[in-house]
Amino acid sequence: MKLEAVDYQSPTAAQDFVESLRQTGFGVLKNHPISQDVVSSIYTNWEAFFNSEDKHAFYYNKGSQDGFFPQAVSEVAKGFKKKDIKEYYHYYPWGQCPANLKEEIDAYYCDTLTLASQLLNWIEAYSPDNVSAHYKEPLSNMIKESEQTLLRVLHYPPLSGDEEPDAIRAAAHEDINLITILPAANEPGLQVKAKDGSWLDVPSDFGNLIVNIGDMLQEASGNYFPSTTHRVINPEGTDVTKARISLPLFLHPRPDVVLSERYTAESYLQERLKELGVI
Ligand SMILES: O=C(O)CCC(=O)C(=O)O
Ligand SMILES: [Fe+2]
Repeated sequence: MKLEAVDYQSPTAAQDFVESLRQTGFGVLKNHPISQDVVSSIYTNWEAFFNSEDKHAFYYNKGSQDGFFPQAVSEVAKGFKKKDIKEYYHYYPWGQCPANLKEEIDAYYCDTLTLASQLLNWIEAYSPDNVSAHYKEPLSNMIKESEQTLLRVLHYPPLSGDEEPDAIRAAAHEDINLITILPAANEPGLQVKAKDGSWLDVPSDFGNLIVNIGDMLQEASGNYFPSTTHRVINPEGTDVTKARISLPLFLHPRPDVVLSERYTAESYLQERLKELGVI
């Protein structure tokens, strides 16, 4: 298994990208339309937010899940006992957001949503007929006017040395949604699990855009596209003093979207959130 960045401008980009998703669950894009300056600025501005006490005024709403999740309520990945060493903010266009950060994050959300829609069209175009026959509606349609698509700003603080043994920044997990779009973070650490069980570093060159399959697309494609396990490992050496910021956009279908004979998007999500212990 190899993860190579696909040039978004190349004439074979769509095909190469979908092939990478099929083989590894991940696709890495370079030369894509998302502005690196905007991503950098979001990292800087949100790091300042996480380092200020203001964040506590934006404590998350239990029902709607928008807002700030402190480390004390952070996720416990499925099958794990220790909480991840992270805090995060769930941004939805309709949800709470600090006024000084709203315009920038909202523009990023909209631009990345547009790109996601195109990438779902690529995935649909290169799904074999017997796979796309399972899609109950076009994939890009599933996220249209969805209020569930979630932009998560993650802050992994510098390690203090007091962490619980075995706790890591993000324990091995699969994403729940259709696809995830993740700009390379400001520090390395993201790894994917290869078919032979080994862990591979995701090429984290600043400027790359990482896309991965989530469980909902695995379900909707009858397992053709694999929702690949990934994790974020702790830094070592002098890097322990560095915080890490990342910005995954989780593309979620509207709740009424039928994923398969077994699940709608809503029933699937409820089941998974209960397992995570966040509802
Ligand atoms: O921080 C990262 O690079 C990945 C985060 C992640 O996998 C997640 O929040 O689901
Ligand atoms: Fe993830």
